[in-house]
Amino acid sequence: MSDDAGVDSDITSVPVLSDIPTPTEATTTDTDVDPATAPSDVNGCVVWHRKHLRTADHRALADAVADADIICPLFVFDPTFYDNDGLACDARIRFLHEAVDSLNQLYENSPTQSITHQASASHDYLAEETPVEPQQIQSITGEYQISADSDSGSDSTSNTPLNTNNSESDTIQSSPRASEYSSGLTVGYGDPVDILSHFVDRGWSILTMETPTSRYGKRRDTRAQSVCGDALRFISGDGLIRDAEWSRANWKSHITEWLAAEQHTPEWSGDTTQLTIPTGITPSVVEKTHKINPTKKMVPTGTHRAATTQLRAFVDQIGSYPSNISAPQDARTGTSGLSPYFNFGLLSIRQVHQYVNNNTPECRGRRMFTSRLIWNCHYNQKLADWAGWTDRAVNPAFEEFNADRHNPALVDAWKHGQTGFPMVDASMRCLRETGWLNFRMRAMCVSIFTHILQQPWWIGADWFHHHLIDSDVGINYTQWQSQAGLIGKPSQRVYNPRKQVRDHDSDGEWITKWVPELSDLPAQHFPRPERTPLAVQSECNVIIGDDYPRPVVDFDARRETFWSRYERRRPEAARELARPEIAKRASFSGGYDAAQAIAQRYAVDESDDEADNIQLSFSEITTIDTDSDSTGENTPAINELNDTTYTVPDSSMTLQESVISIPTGTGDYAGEPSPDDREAVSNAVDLSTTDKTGDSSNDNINTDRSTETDEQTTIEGFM
Ligand SMILES: Cc1cc2nc3c(=O)[nH]c(=O)nc-3n(C[C@H](O)[C@H](O)[C@H](O)COP(=O)(O)OP(=O)(O)OC[C@H]3O[C@@H](n4cnc5c(N)ncnc54)[C@H](O)[C@@H]3O)c2cc1C
Repeated sequence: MSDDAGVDSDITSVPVLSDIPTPTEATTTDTDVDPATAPSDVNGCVVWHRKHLRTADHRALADAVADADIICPLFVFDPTFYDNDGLACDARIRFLHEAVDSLNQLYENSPTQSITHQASASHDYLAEETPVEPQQIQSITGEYQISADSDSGSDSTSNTPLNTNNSESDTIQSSPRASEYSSGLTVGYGDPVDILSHFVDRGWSILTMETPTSRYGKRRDTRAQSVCGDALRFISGDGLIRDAEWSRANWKSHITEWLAAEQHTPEWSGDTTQLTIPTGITPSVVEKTHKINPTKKMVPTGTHRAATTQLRAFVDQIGSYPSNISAPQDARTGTSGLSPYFNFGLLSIRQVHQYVNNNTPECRGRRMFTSRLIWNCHYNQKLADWAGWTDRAVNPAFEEFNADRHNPALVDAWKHGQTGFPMVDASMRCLRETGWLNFRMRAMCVSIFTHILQQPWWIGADWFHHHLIDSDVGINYTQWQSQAGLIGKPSQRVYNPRKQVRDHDSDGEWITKWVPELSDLPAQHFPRPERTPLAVQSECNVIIGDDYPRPVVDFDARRETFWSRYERRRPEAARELARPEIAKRASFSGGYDAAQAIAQRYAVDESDDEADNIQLSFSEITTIDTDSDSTGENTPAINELNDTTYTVPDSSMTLQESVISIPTGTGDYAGEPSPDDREAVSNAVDLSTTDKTGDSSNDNINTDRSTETDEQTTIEGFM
């Protein structure tokens, strides 16, 4: 690891958080006072940071500062998120670690009285010869120090919200990574529930921001609540509706008001006291222990300074945002690039919403951008409404869709950018190498995976989740299900990667950046390299089938198969949406009414023998395409000739075997055994051993539903 020079210890040789002082002990500075007889009504509050790694617009922190006598900001490194148990690539872990370092600096600079509880026994611990398991808790004796002058003159504005008048007020200086946190964050390592319960046992209460979560995170939060009881409070401070029978009643006006409302700003005063318990655990130590070694390139830096710099640079070019959104090479610098900062909460959606509204002229770019900030909330609301998005199809009619078609070779071709569709391959390689793609390319890759390769959606969603630096469970999985068509909306689109080349990379700049083996092929052949005349292939020395794969499936035939299979399930899907339980899960912005409208229109009576044969016309499908782009771009793809040659990878597995081996999407089998960047980047699959038997799953239904639209644009369009 390049940036941990000088850090000799790892987690097997430093103390973990233990021997926590009671709030009274922590505030008893007079050495003559016996802590045992000191007043016991000191109100101490731990602010447990998980994802909201900031100090501005942070409701839990603001409440703690307002109500407690002493606060203890805490972050816990949970080993579950590392090694083979974890689902994040090393680059995302590094981003998180940078953010924790940066948060520590914010707290070091907060205008508070700072108390340090010294872990004085750490050196004994270091002297131990036997390696100690990370979970082992060491008992240490503490001594307390108060630095009277620590009301932080150095950067007293560092905890203010983003200044909406565009002055330099909120950034912190980045500095070398700390070897120990001594006056900022308290950092633990281990099961967060254990550590929280130690604090509770010592008389602390705990506040944390509620975060939509699923799988392990959901179980952890439930466990923490049951172990800590009333001492732990999850606070909703992100604008999402919780604990309501129908979260979507008046959701739009609620979220609009919330975004405009005053931020949750901690009202620091000279009286605020902040406790830090140095534990020797820092991101550098964790990285060393878990051998974190990111290989991705072009990854943003996870600091608050970088976040605000990025925001300000984007605001200067917001006018050109609409024209930069679709083409992947333009989007790389033309969209905000803020998604990882939102995901880990270095900036809140509301901070950015207000900053942009206050610092840019009213224009289309501003409207489009701020509506996307609402999409962030919209998709996260879906996960808050139903935690099952990561594991099950939201509409039961599509449960296990494509499971019987699982073909590991096709999955590998997609993951490693070897499908023979240049736009898809460039995107998948870019994802693996940089951890980012623009919306359109993400959606296209989902469509190819689920509609054309016809593979189980959760494998692809987990792959995205692993590689995306910005992977937000609340958006990634809900978007996957939405793009795959598992909600049962009448609007469904299948992206045509050839059209994407013509529309967004006609000169091949993007494709050749990520698929360099096509560099010498004339650009007019990029939509369909396999159709390049043999003479041209020889002349430019790019032989399709040798240097670059032929399409692994027949796109047009697969598209027809998809529509046919999909429409057979649609009436049932519509009927499911009539059930309140399913409508709640789907969490349409229009609430139950929207779900019922679909049900009434598309749920054909089950007793109708013809029901399964009904196919809607193209115009019917697009009539209530609530996700369509404001440009009205709902254009059928250009009518293209059928493929004459195509290949299907040879899977030596029988169907039965491959179904049994489908990764479950959770736990150890989550999509992939949590591949590390190092393997992922170097591990391009070899598809040279393909057979040429054709696609046996072609049902030959003759329909034309090759819709090509952009994403939804207005909040009214949410579904
Ligand atoms: C299959 C799929 C998976 C996705 N997974 C994620 C994810 O894990 N995390 C994530 O932040 N975005 C995700 N998106 C949405 C979108 O692609 C990214 O938000 C965007 O590309 C991030 O770049 P940006 O910050 O420059 O976006 P900008 O265009 O600058 O948008 C600003 C912000 O608005 C929000 N936003 C933009 N588009 C969307 C959208 N379609 N849905 C919800 N919020 C949106 C994001 O918070 C984004 O940072 C996904 C989209 C698809 C199709």
